Amino acid sequence: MPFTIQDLQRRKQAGERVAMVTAYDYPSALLVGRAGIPMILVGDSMGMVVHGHGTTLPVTVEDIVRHTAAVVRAGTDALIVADLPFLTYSDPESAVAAARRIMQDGGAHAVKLEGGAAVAPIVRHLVAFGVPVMGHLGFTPQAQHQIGIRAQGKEASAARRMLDDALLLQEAGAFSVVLELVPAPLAAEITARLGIPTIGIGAGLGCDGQVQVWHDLLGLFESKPPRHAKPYAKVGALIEEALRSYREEVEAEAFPTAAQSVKMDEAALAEALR
Ligand SMILES: Nc1nc(=O)c2c([nH]1)NC[C@@H]1CN(c3ccc(C(=O)N[C@@H](CCC(=O)O)C(=O)O)cc3)CN21
Ligand SMILES: CC(C)C(=O)C(=O)O
Ligand SMILES: [Mg+2]
Repeated sequence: MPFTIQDLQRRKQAGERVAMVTAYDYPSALLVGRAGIPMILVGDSMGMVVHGHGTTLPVTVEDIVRHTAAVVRAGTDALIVADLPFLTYSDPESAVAAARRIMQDGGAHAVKLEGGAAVAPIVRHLVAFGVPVMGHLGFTPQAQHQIGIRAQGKEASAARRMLDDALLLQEAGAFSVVLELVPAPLAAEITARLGIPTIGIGAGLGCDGQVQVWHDLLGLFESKPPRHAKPYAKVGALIEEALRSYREEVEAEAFPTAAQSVKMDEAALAEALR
């Protein structure tokens, strides 16, 4: 059964947590589905972890559409949310155009955008036309050159503003809000005051759900993951070891063996070479 926005809402009411993870392609989405994770984020983090950029800023609607379509083809029951890229939702018409491509061409079920009071009218506009919107407060990576890479809401005024922003997003019709790098007690308080579910990343146990980036969760990089991440496996090391074994077997003429080779009748070859 597909996991819906209504199911997410019911989870909050029941006090049941929700796990969300990013995925950017077909095979990873298949695995997410098999693991029973109910929500996938096709994040603009793809710019960093898939395309090798230093920030999320270069990611385009085209990028999100292509990766979302691959994720959708896995046919999971997950609710698929995709990020609206940097500067694609600065006015209502642009936001509609970007959401249209991501939902119609990509097949996403919902979009996510970063910001508070300034984007509330955009959220309201999208929601009015049937686009489910997830908000994103706290550390908003698209604004990293403005705010730095750091936790947000640590001072009283910033904490107050974040709570107000969360309420504004809810009032504008957002179905959920991501809280990134937010002090745990503040994230818990926002979660308690909102009717809609919060999804935390580096925001403590008090959120209604958690989201993690695929590569961080699986230990796909040898370099250390962000502080908010927990590697549940060392997949990067596993892949490196497999690649090393492959190279060594090729160099030692131990691969391929008969099992990976095509046989031919010796007489046929002899005749061909006569
Ligand atoms: N691999 C990866 N994981 C992510 O969670 C992630 C991305 N990439 N790219 C897009 C955004 C950017 N995010 C980031 C990027 C860096 C830090 C970081 O450097 N954090 C500091 C701690 C900052 C603090 O707590 O004040 C760290 O030391 O890890 C955090 C979130 C979250 N998203
Ligand atoms: C870190 C999550 C919330 C995100 O926005 C992304 O992966 O792009
Ligand atoms: Mg993002």
